[in-house]
Amino acid sequence: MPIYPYNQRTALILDLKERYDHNMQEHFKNNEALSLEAFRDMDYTAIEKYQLPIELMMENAGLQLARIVTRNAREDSIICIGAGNGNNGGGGLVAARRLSGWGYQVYLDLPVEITKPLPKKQLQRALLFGAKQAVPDHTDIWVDAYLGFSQRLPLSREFTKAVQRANASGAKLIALDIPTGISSNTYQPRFLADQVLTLAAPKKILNVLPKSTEIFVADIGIPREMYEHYKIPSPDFSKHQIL
Ligand SMILES: NC(=O)C1=CN([C@@H]2O[C@H](COP(=O)(O)OP(=O)(O)OC[C@H]3O[C@@H](n4cnc5c(N)ncnc54)[C@H](OP(=O)(O)O)[C@@H]3O)[C@@H](O)[C@H]2O)[C@@H](O)CC1
Ligand SMILES: [K+]
Repeated sequence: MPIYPYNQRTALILDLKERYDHNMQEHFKNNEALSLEAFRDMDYTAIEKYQLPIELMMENAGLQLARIVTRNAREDSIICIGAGNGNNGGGGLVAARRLSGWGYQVYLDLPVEITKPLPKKQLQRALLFGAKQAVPDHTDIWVDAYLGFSQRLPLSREFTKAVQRANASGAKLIALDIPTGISSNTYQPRFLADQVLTLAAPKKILNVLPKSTEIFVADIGIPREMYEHYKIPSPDFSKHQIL
């Protein structure tokens, strides 16, 4: 599928991996990635100034996540989505619903009880769409929507076990926004993502990931004006929503 390169207007079709690696390195080098604080701030501004409720942005995030999963999936792939009790988990649960709705076999790994109202609502919807709450014996694609930008380290025992199980599964590993346990401390247990689908803009913290990790940026509906405010280039999401 032809995709326009991030931060270019012309329709060059390049090798995906080469293109993303190149672009991400450029963004980090040029200091064009966002700190987590700036991203949180962007998030709150989107809610307050533009009246974009979190549920709407979560729906966009979950749809983009489901789309990147399908790029890696066969019709009969077994997909496990790990979700925590925050908005990162909520996005994962939206993806679980969308993938179930498209006919994929979707399982949910929930290391902690989902009690917060929005993730809980997303869980109920995903279950209604046919996602199963269990970890299968074999998994082809494992999604990390355990924890996002509000994670504190070290991880609790439950999340440490979850990421270790995912890492040992042999599945393709895809993280939503930022991988669970991400740190420059290599002794810190963390989700060893093959791909990261980060939301809205590249994040500085992703710079600690190995070069082999593919990083994609997903459109969640944040307007160009906001990028100008944070002095980072606005990704051209007009034709492709995953760059
Ligand atoms: N516009 C946007 O930006 C949008 C952002 N979105 C998404 O929101 C994500 C941020 O969501 P978030 O703020 O709800 O927090 P998140 O990272 O899910 O974690 C919170 C949970 O983690 C827990 N917890 C923390 N540390 C822990 C530890 N060491 N060990 C164990 N538990 C730990 C913590 O527990 P608690 O402190 O409550 O006990 C709480 O339950 C962001 O990454 C993006 O994916 C989209 O959905 C929508 C649009
Ligand atoms: K994550």
